[in-house]
Amino acid sequence: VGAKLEDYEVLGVIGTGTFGTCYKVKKKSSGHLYVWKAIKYGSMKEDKKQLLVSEVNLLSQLKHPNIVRYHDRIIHKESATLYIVMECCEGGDLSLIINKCKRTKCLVTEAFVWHVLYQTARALQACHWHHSATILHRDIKPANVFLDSSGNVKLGDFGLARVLESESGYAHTIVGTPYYMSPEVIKGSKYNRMSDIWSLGCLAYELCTSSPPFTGSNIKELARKILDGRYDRIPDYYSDDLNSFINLLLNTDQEKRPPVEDITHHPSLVSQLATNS
Ligand SMILES: CN(C)CCCNS(=O)(=O)c1cccc(Nc2nc(OCC3CCCCC3)c3[nH]cnc3n2)c1
Repeated sequence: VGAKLEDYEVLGVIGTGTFGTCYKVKKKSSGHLYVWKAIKYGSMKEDKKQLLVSEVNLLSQLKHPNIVRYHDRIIHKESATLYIVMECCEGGDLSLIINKCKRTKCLVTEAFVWHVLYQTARALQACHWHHSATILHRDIKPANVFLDSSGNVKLGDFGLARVLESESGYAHTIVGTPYYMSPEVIKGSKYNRMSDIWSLGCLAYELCTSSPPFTGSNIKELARKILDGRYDRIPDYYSDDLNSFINLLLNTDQEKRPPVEDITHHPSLVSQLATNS
């Protein structure tokens, strides 16, 4: 029997994204914490609704320790709202950590950067080699990478953003500044799995410096810097090992970037895991 809204107690609002509002909720029967994202589908055209259904189905198939787990969906016909219930990542998202470091001028530890690199790469590996379709994340950024209560990385918000972005009618005006846009996408190539690798490099760089590798006061300046591909070294506190690893991911030539399985087997990552465990 389908889940109902009254099966959950709403604890509060976490934030609002391109899709709508994200609430922290508690399942009354188990006391477990979840979040739900309320998506108004009333004004959606039929094709968009189909796309949303297929995205949610894809989401429900993604079961991996480093991917935010889909839990349930509730269709509330009266308000034409779809509630997607997912695991709540109580550690929040990486943008909270980056903003705190920016404010307090502190640096995250090198071990934490390797930890995020490894677990996010594992999540990407699961998507890139998903049995039914290659799922490209297309939106790896600090606000989409969460931590659970034990500090495990959880990659979130698959496809949804893409489906709903087009819905919000701003399909062409970019909602946020695309700091992580890859050179090949700027040059008009199709977004591909190596673009996810580029974004992973941007994420690691931003963790170390609290700023993306490429910034600009407008999209043209940002695009020029991304194509040029030059950026300052991460702070000296971080090893040459980590610095050269990030340089690998931020290679403007997508052929020269390591595929995701090379990342999870990269010697410096594996050795770091040994020291961290
Ligand atoms: C340790 N502290 C310093 C940090 C406490 C931090 N706790 S917190 O304040 O409730 C908190 C903060 C941010 C995230 C989460 N957990 C979370 N957020 C999601 O989406 C956030 C949403 C994404 C779109 C835009 C608006 C926000 C999820 N999606 C699936 N699972 C999710 N889990 C919890």
